[in-house]
Amino acid sequence: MTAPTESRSAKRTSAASEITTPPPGATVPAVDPAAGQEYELSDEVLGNECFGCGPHVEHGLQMKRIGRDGTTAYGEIVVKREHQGAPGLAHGGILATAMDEILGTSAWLTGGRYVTGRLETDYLAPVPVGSTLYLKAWCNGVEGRKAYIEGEGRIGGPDGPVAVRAAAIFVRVPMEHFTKQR
Ligand SMILES: CCCCCCCCCCCCCCCC(=O)SCCNC(=O)CCNC(=O)[C@H](O)C(C)(C)COP(=O)(O)OP(=O)(O)OC[C@H]1O[C@@H](n2cnc3c(N)ncnc32)[C@H](O)[C@@H]1OP(=O)(O)O
Repeated sequence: MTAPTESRSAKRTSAASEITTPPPGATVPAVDPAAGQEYELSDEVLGNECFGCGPHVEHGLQMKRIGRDGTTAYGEIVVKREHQGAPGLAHGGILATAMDEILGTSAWLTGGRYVTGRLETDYLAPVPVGSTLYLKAWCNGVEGRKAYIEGEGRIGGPDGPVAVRAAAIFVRVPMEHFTKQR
């Protein structure tokens, strides 16, 4: 019998695939000044019905945006019973949603309105119901309409073990994107 070896995904230090890694020409932007101001008013910018961050959406994630440093965004969610997959543990789709929300925040801080084009997620440790997931996302580059964003969620504290990692391409869209389907 061969000794168990560390899984390939556990050895990876980034969730980014070839697709979500920025091309060589991509530039890392400074925070857009208007977006920086809007960040403080995010409930008003977004309305408050978002499953990810609406503060009054009963079974939503109610992600709190707790700060930013340039286009790096920080947030937190508390995993509730309604977010379970296996008994007592967060559902993977819920964790992906939390990552989508914090990565999207970083994309928006670069300026403009963005939607998720592709989201890749690595799950490294189970996240118990009742725990706080400490979220962080940063921009690796923007090329044309595409923002390449990466992030992680930690448990036990902002410097605790990484439980989930994600990488994404967000695509910049005009305002009509959000109104034309209604
Ligand atoms: C202001 C500050 C306030 C701060 C405080 C508020 C914070 C606020 C935070 C909000 C946080 C929200 C976080 C949740 C965000 C959602 O959940 S958004 C909802 C889920 N996503 C969607 O519904 C998107 C649905 N898809 C679409 O609408 C369209 O496919 C898209 C993505 C707009 C692209 O269509 P399109 O406009 O026709 O553009 P297209 O030419 O196809 O693609 C443009 C480029 O993107 C690339 N691309 C498109 N899709 C993909 C893909 N899947 N994979 C790879 N590349 C792709 C294309 O290859 C193309 O690349 P280039 O040719 O330019 O090199």
